[in-house]
Amino acid sequence: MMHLNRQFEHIRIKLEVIVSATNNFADENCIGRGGFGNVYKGNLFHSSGESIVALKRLDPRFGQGNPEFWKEIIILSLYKHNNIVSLLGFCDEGNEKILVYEYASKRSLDLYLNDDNLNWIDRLKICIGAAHGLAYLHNPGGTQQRALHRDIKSSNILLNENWNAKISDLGLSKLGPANQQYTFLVSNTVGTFGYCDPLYLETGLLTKESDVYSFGVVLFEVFCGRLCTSNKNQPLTTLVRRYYKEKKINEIIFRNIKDEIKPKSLEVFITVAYQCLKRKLEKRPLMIDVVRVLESALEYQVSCSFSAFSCVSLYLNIFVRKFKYPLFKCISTLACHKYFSAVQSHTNFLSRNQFLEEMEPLWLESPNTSSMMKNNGRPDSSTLKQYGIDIKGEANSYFFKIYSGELTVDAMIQRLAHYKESSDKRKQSIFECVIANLLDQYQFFGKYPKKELKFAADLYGLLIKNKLLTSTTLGVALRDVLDALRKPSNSKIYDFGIKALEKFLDRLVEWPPYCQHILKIRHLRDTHLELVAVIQKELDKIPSDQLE
Ligand SMILES: Nc1ncnc2c1ncn2[C@@H]1O[C@H](COP(=O)(O)OP(=O)(O)OP(=O)(O)O)[C@@H](O)[C@H]1O
Repeated sequence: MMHLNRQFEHIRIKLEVIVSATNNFADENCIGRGGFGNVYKGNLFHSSGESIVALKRLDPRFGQGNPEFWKEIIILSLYKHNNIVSLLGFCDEGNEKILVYEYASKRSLDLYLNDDNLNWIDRLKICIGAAHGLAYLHNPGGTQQRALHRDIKSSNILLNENWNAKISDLGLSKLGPANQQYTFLVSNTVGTFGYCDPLYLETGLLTKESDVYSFGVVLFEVFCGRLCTSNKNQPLTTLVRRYYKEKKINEIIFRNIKDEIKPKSLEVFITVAYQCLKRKLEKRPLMIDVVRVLESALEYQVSCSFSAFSCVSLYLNIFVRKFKYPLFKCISTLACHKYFSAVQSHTNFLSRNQFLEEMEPLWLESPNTSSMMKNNGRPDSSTLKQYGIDIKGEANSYFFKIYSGELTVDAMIQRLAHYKESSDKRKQSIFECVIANLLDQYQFFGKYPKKELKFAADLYGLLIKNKLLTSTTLGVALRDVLDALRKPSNSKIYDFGIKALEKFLDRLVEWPPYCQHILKIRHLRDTHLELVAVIQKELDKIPSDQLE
């Protein structure tokens, strides 16, 4: 264990920090209990601020110990993906073994299966997210070995604020055997009732198809709105098989989604979910195929009722004619691409290229903006014009993903940091295009919906915080934030300014005159006295001869 301790020293967290984060493991902080022990919510203070985290405290009475603890750390440091929960650190001090994870604010999927507010589209998105995570584990690329998940079940699918699904509990089980086909770490105690591959129970051989089986059970839980274990006399899989064979599957759809599911979406979903439950391993689909089919179920749900024409006109009407802000034009165009590809498989209405050609002017035109020089250094539509349609498409797809909850702002920032430093010219162009697009949008923020504006504020703030802007674009971004803060305190744009500013408070010390300008904004004192105090504190650190 000594060498493991050394290898993971960089993510070790002191017990005293954890005790203070969880209020000494207070009952109010306890949010769940699983096979490892209690799970706590905590507020962890670290060098770059504070984060809300989830902490699992090993309780040896639950049957797990050192090997499982280290296995979880090793696996989670190897497998990193947007749909796999991140391990932030661990504590191994005295008798305490604690794992610290990113906090999934909506907790786990099992809590929402029969939630009336979770509609079919949200349910599909959750399934798609989890399927992506599992597909990655089965085929992580590079030199990494495939990993099996010992225990796919809805309580191991966590949900963040945007309902993005994250698979958890990869290693918290006993070490298991490896077979000839795959080298992996699995449990020899698998078999959570209801989810377990029957073939595993017969043969003792655990394969990635066993994961696929368990995932199929989760898909039916989502579809039927109940846990597979909720009725011991009637296991969900038995029920599903019977109704499927009798062609009566409609009768077991969760009541609140019954009316909204489009027949084609239902058909593809049920087909793939049922294939996952096939007895023969070779008849079960690969996770990558499950992802593809679930995505098409989503596309059918959102697009099937539109013809290509009505789809285009609907989006253009909503986003272009009504709101008139260019990024949304791009996004709407992108959305049209997506919807169009689903529609196209049914009609030969317009070829994809014809469609793109027709949309091209929308990507490029931005009637309200002028040239970069006239625009005080702000990149604008003419800057954007220099990028090819594929660069713009990819740049805009990130906004689309953020707004649709597929990508977190933090993940986007990480990607941008990577693109900025990349020697690949294409990646650099995408980076520049994203920044140009975002800054170009400031003039339209007043028209942004609340959620999208919050994302934009986070992006602004984190780009500044993480030093991802050049001197010109940094100047523009700082000016925008200041300008927003000067707006009336009940305006949306003021909120934008506050949210962005909160992200880069620790850099303010670099710009004393900027702080002074902010402190001159009177209404800031009325609404955010604590921010004013922080900024004043930063200013106080600067020797007076360096101030204006
Ligand atoms: N990172 C997290 N963020 C938010 N909530 C979490 C997190 N991890 C776990 N939880 C909550 O704590 C509960 C217990 O989690 P845990 O993973 O320990 O057990 P489990 O998955 O329910 O059972 P088992 O350990 O037997 O697989 C979860 O169901 C979930 O609601």
